[in-house]
Amino acid sequence: MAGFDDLASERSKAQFDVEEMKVIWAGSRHTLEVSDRISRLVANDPVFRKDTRTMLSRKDLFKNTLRKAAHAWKRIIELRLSEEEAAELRFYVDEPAFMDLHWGMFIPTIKGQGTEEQQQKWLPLAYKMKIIGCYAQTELGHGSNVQGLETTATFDPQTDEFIIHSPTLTSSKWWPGGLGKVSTHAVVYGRLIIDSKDYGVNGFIVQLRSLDDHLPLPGITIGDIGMKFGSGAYNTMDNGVLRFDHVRIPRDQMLMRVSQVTREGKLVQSNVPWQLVYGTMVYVRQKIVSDASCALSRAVCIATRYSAVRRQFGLQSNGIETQVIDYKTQQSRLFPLLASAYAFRFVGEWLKWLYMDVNQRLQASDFSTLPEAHACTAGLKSLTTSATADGIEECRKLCGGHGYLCSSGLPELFAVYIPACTYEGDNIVLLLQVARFLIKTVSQLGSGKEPVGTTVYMGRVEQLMQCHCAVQKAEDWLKPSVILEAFEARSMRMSVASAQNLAKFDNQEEGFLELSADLVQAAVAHCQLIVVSKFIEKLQQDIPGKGVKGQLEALCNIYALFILHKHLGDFLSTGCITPKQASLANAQLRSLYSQVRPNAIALVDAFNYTDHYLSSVLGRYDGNVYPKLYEEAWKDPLNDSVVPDGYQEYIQPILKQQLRNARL
Ligand SMILES: CCCCC/C=C\C/C=C/C/C=C\C/C=C\C/C=C\CC/C=C/C(=O)SCCNC(=O)CCNC(=O)[C@H](O)C(C)(C)COP(=O)(O)OP(=O)(O)OC[C@H]1O[C@@H](n2cnc3c(N)ncnc32)[C@H](O)[C@@H]1OP(=O)(O)O
Ligand SMILES: Cc1cc2nc3c(=O)[nH]c(=O)nc-3n(C[C@H](O)[C@H](O)[C@H](O)COP(=O)(O)OP(=O)(O)OC[C@H]3O[C@@H](n4cnc5c(N)ncnc54)[C@H](O)[C@@H]3O)c2cc1C
Repeated sequence: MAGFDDLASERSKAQFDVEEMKVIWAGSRHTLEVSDRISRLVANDPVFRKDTRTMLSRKDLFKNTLRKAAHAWKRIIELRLSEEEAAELRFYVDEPAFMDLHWGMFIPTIKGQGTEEQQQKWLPLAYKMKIIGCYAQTELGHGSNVQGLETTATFDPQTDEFIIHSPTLTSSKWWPGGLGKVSTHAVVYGRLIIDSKDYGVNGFIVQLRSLDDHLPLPGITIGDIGMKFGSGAYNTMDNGVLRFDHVRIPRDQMLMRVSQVTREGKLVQSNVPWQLVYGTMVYVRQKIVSDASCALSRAVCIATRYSAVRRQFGLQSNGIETQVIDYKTQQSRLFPLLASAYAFRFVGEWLKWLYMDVNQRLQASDFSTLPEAHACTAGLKSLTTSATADGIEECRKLCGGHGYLCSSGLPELFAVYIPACTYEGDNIVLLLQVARFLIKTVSQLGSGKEPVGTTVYMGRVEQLMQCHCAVQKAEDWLKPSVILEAFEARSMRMSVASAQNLAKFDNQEEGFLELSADLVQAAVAHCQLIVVSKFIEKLQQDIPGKGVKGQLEALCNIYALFILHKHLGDFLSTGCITPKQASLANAQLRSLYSQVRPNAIALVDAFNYTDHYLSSVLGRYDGNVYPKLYEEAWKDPLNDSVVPDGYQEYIQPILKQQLRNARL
């Protein structure tokens, strides 16, 4: 039967060791074992079913999420799951919920911005979930502009308390996940006011609801901000609104690692940079990059399997039509996304390392790498989430009409994913942060301050401003050194050009605003260089398993040459390559697609996703698409009755009217 046979035959064609590739994708044999075990545990638990999600009303959907979260917590305790196993469980439950903000932002904020004593007081309560917290930063009037927040925290020396207040409508907290209906506590960001002086934004731990009856405490107004894009999707989350009317909290509930307020009302700065108040965002942006590879690989897995099952046109001698995956246009849209999923996986792995390194340095009072960590997390968060959101939509189109059905899994994946382009920093705003970092780096060239980390290449500015790409034949594009040089030269030249244009302005801030569209492109070029170079570095590691390294090399080259093709204007206009070399790159790209084609199904099998996680009829492991699509359609509540509700009120009268008209 079509589907079963197609995918089995595809799997038999694979030219590499899929089990070893699973280890590479997971990161280690241990991680693969944990992820495999937990994904099956979730898939086999009826409480974690997902199939009715898009049909539920908001209230039922939300209650169902609460049920799943409580059940997840129960299983974590019963099975004594480690932190790693619990995080995997959350991942495979696959439903945004208040727990994400509690574990993903509230706890990390206390760890990163609280003093030792504050951590000792609050963390045990949070770890045992005796309190549930969220991250209340964004307001109705300001999200990107954190320094523009209006909530106030005024020190009252009489009572040794802070008075938390929402002075305007626009100061209402707006968006925090988990806030609307669940959280008992929040880290609230507000302006620290002492003796009428404004000391800027800081974090404060505020209790919101009673631990007895869950009612908001006096002076606090809370609710949910309403339905969001799509059915199901992010509507499992209670993004909330919060207002304070002179709510008092003890002084020791200001997070005081960065600066302290004494009993006398004196502000004392510690030796850590004030930017650490933004530390949780660096942590979460790093997580979001890893999540991008998961979301993109999931969509790509669905589209690739379905493309091998789906046949249209091109009747062959054996009477069978062509698999759509064999069309070159399908390959040129699908395989770069497959390559991007792997690329984002590896850059995510590297970013996790970078974050851990920065954290260790911070503990030892070395703050030197914080600006680079901020630029990398901001830039890569922006690059990977934008590409993933676009990629999921492309996968939907790659699945033709059936991709638009909720049972394909793609509409809900798209709807749940796209806010990643906005939360944790709007993607353009974040790229502008990278641009500022690049301009600063360029301006310091030649000053004796050597560029570090991902900007080391800028130290070779003279060479990179003049070099000529050495490619003479298509295969030359397979050399990592050739690709790296082209990407470095493009990024260098775009940053230098931006800096030179900026220098023409008397007022740098005005110039920055005027040139911001170009600056964003320079930032994108730098971030793409990071992704390419981290993929190449990955390939320099010991990679066991028959054929595994060869497949990864092909994917790395596809990613790089696809980006080169997509941004050809940059590469040509900066003179990094010639039009002839561009057309050789394109020829090489086509040949790489042919190389990947027989391995495509095995390359998505290596993600090791269960059918439960994929929740897609089109992406089923067994390829049994058509019977299951047919079966799925009959489950729709609209098919509960043959004649629909409303027939007598609305359809019959029309038909009767038409009959009467016809008789006239
Ligand atoms: C049942 C299961 C139980 C187990 C469960 C286990 C696990 C579950 C969970 C895990 C989940 C983990 C993670 C979650 C994953 C996904 C996320 C899910 C949901 C997302 C929820 C979303 C939350 C949010 O959106 S929170 C709000 C985020 N808001 C923003 O991002 C605002 C964006 N704006 C800014 O960041 C800044 O204001 C700015 C635009 C970067 C800067 O503005 P500007 O005014 O220009 O500058 P200043 O503020 O004056 O700063 C200038 C100065 O500071 C430097 N800078 C800026 N930012 C940072 C930074 N973050 N770090 C370091 N330095 C920074 C900047 O470079 C400049 O420096 P300079 O002066 O030296 O040049
Ligand atoms: C699903 C979801 C969950 C969220 N969860 C939380 C949470 O748990 N806690 C929390 O505190 N917040 C949360 N947020 C809020 C989120 O962090 C902000 O929405 C985000 O930071 C963007 O800010 P904004 O809404 O103010 O966008 P704006 O800054 O108003 O953006 C609007 C437009 O203006 C552009 N723009 C803004 N500034 C500039 C500039 N300087 N230069 C050029 N263009 C600019 C942007 O590119 C964008 O196109 C969440 C948001 C969403 C969607």
